Amino acid sequence: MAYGQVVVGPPGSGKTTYCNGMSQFLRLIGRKVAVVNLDPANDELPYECAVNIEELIRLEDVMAEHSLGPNGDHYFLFDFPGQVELFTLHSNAKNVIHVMTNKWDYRLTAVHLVDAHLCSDPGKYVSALLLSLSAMLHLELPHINVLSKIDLIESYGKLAFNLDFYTDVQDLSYLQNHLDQDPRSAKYRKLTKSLCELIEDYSLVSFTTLNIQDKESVMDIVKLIDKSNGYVFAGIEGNINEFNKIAAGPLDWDYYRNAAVQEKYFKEESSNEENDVSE
Ligand SMILES: Nc1nc2c(ncn2[C@@H]2O[C@H](COP(=O)(O)OP(=O)(O)OP(=O)(O)O)[C@@H](O)[C@H]2O)c(=O)[nH]1
Repeated sequence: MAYGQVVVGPPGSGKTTYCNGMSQFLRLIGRKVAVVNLDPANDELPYECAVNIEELIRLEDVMAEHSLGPNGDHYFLFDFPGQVELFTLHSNAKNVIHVMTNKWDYRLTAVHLVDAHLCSDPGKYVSALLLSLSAMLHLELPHINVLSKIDLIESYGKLAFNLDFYTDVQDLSYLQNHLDQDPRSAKYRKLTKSLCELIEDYSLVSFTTLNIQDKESVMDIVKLIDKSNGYVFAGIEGNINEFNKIAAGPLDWDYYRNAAVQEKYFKEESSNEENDVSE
């Protein structure tokens, strides 16, 4: 049995940087990591690949050559290309994942990265929600949606709501009200309303946040992923103290984690009091 992550997300959302940062972090805590580059366009890789699709003729040949077969004990990070249809529509990638999970007994979590700056535009945020929902429904894996580059969240403008509004996806009617004030989106009002209702009806999408350069932020994601794919229950090759600290370690309540992230990366300490949806 092997564990790992399927790292997906639109172009530029930070997948390769994530795989590089995550592999370094996991090696530091004693895991034997193999990164699999599935993006043929990744010509300059910051990480050392165990398997690179550029050199790949048949996946099985490479797996055999590098002793990365189903019985290997590596922790896998699959760096996907950014074409969203691969993880929201097409069956090819899903079939490969299906073989890994059902035939090879891999325990994988999909980590879907979305650039955090999309939150600064309500229309783009709705698109990010839809994309996340489609990926969840399509891949059928334990799934974690991540607002990546959280350190840059306000780089394209101030956010209308506090961070927990965007991470928890609790009540999108506030977003619709906000969209209604924008004349550009007025003609899509009904469509946007229906899309928001659809997302709320599924009640599946929420986000966690990540700054890949911040090791506490990476550690929080590792804890979530370890719980989602069952690594937390597995025999572990690293040292037991690290295991207790990382895999089995408690997570702060979302409320406190969001508040800490907001305090760190939002320009003002308590932004947008007039729009605070918790009031
Ligand atoms: N500030 C900041 N920048 C980041 C972070 N993660 C990624 N980046 C930057 O975002 C840009 C895109 O990152 P990539 O890792 O190339 O994104 P990708 O999803 O692999 O891109 P494609 O291969 O085109 O699909 C790079 O310039 C990274 O340095 C982060 O957490 N914070």
